[in-house]
Amino acid sequence: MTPMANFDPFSDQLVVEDGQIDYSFDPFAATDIEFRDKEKELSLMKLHRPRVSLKFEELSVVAVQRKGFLWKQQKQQKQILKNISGVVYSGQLLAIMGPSGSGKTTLLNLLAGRLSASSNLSGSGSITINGKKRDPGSFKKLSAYVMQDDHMFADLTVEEQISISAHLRLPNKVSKAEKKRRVEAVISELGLSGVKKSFIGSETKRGVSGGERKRVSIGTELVTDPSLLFLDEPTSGLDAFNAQNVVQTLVRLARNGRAVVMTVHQPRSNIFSLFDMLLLLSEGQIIYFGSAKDALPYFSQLGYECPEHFNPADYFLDLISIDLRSPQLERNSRGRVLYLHRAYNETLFSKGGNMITQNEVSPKIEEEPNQETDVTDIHKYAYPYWKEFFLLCNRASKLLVREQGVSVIRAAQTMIFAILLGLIWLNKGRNVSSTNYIDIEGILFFILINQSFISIFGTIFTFPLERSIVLRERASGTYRVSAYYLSKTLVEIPRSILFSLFFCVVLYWMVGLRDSARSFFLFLVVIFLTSLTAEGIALTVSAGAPTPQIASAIIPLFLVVSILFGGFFLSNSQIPNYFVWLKYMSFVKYSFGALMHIQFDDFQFQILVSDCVVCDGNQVLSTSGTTDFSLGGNIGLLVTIMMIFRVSAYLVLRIRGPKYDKNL
Ligand SMILES: Nc1ncnc2c1ncn2[C@@H]1O[C@H](COP(=O)(O)OP(=O)(O)OP(=O)(O)O)[C@@H](O)[C@H]1O
Repeated sequence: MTPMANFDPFSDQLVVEDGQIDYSFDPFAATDIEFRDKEKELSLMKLHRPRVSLKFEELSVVAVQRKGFLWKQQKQQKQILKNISGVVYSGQLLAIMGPSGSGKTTLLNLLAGRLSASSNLSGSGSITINGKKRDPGSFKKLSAYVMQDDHMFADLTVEEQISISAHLRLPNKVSKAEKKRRVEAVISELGLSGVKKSFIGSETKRGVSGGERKRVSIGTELVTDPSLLFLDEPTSGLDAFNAQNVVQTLVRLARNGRAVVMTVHQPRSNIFSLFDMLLLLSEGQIIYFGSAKDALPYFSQLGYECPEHFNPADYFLDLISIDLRSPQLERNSRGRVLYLHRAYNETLFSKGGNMITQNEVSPKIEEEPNQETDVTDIHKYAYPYWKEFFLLCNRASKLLVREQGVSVIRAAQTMIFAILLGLIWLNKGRNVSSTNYIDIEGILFFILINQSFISIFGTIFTFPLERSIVLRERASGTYRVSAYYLSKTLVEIPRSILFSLFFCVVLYWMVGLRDSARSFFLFLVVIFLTSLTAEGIALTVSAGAPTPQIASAIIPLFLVVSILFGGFFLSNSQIPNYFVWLKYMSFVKYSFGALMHIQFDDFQFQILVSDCVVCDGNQVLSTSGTTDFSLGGNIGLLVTIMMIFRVSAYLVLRIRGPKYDKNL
């Protein structure tokens, strides 16, 4: 029988008849009860989720920093976290709070098994799940991490974003219908039903609101029905209404039998009141860990009484922040923090070192008591490669079709250049003579430079955002990088062919290059391969560079060297011996060589200066120094360089992927 329920306007909570507070009620979501009924009806979310206790003891993190220059370099250790202990159970929301730089994110990363293996940080201590040392593989499947930045594709709808995550991450044995039902349940559980068909959007494209966006981010992770949910500053950047809405959602997720751990900087009082457990950090040291509602009495016992009507979160932050405004204030605040830290340790000591038990702070949980499930035997999901590949192709093609802005701009840019260059060199190719054949060389070379620039800059400004989404998805084990990369490459090829076709059809015939179908199609192939190679260079550099700015500083190095040694500006005899190797690395050299062969191989034209001698295009080839390789040789080497860069981009993406310290 459903208990009678009344809404208490003062506490913003639903009080059920027996006097217990129903934490799962969300006063902001009018249809909350409807959602929960629907969830019950679907009975999806609680099917196989193990209940967990995440216990952490004596966690410390040290950063090794190098100071000084070269031989004067010294290693210094910086303690980022020191002896942090605590526990969180299914059903609870633990908030890690502290001033900026206190170590919240580092602690969250450590708990979530995401302390970067390649960083200068090293962690120690013990983390157990249901009393057992965690296994990195099963822990990854048991937990989910929602990063602070919501990097998602702006052109996907809310439903598509959550659905693709479900299809990629749920085991193959889960039926399509079941996955669909789970997506629906997640959308309902997060209160996103009203916006499920809306685009996610971005800073430049209007989409869902900030709070909804954050919930989509949570939903993307929630589809695997994790027992543990970690969130880094889920309320940052949100207005008060959306921030509260998100935290209420987290409380509801916890009440459905999950353990939720979040970092938060300075929550409003109504958000603070939603936390079950609180861990206060200052300068990497623990100041308080326990029930959030007991924090005020605890500090008042120590002589720090929070003034009436004052936000407890603000008060705690004031207490534990180091005030750097003057040496005196700094000394005072450091003294206070030290006192509070020691007082906490003594309290713990007086309790016999025992950490809070589940019963001391247990909120109402909607499931049976925690069964200490053995979670180390959860298997990794088996995703068939082809399935991942087709799902990613599907997403990539949807995005390609919807990214109309980028495609339209690139198409317009291609056409404008083709017409502009066509008008400048109108019919030049139709009157080749001994006095102007050199112009044709210049035209061919310029066409290659133009194509290379368009392709490189088209990639360098769009790929970094995509890369950050891919890194996030890979960190959650969503798919293999090879499946992603192959799908992206295959889906983008038709568009590249189309752009090359537009360009060549207009320019080739306006300029009047060699009048044969074979020459035209070979010309098209070379232009297309040049674009693919230039894109490959941009992808490799963007995949490896930490920022788009660094990528755009490195790219010209490749491009300028390739152009310089491309065979037009420097003849073979002008290249110093010690730089000869550079000409073989220049993709432009092979593209240019191929275009010259297409245009001049066995081509006959008149030499005007001598008396009507018929001249052979092969002579032009030998004087221009483009006879190092035949047409086939140039195309073959261009394909080889293109493949080298395309494969390098994949390898760099793979190597630069997230790797975490698996010791704890
Ligand atoms: N890899 C690192 N090397 C050196 N110092 C680091 C490293 N990572 C973090 N730190 C330092 O450790 C301290 C804690 O960082 P952390 O990001 O965990 O703090 P935070 O409480 O999350 O801060 P914020 O609220 O500003 O995000 C900071 O002083 C930071 O500069």
